[in-house]
Amino acid sequence: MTELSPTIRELIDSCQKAKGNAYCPYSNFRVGSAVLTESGHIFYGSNVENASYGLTICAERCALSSAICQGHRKFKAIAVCTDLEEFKAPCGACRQFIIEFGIDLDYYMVNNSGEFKKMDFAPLVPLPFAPESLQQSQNKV
Ligand SMILES: O=c1ccn([C@H]2C[C@H](O)[C@@H](CO)O2)c(=O)[nH]1
Ligand SMILES: [Zn+2]
Repeated sequence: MTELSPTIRELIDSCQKAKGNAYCPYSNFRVGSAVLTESGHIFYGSNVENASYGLTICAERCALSSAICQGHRKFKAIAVCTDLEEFKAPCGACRQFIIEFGIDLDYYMVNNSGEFKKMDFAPLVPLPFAPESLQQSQNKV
């Protein structure tokens, strides 16, 4: 466990609240996420499943998309919670989606009891393919 600032407390509360709105009738795996922007705003999201299973949106991508479409592109932290007591790392699709907007984030994994584990996001994506990755290939064309 790490020290808790009021902002991070709010971030964690937000992801837990968002988990309450998870739409997950197929997996029954509830996930909530919240992102903290550099300007101090918090946006949240939950997983949204679909009868066509592959269309499912994870909570992290939902939260991040909410922030992006409201004009925020710089992020300090992201929190994710599930109904489990174990701390869960994000899926590969979300890792990729998140690094589009920067890899230097604090990542908070939150369990069902509201306990959290903080880590740097970067180690979760050891060989990133990010916007910069397109640079050299563009020059070669
Ligand atoms: O990082 C993850 C991994 C999974 N899920 C959701 C997708 C699906 O609705 C359910 C089970 O995979 O959990 C997330 O929201 N975030
Ligand atoms: Zn995901």
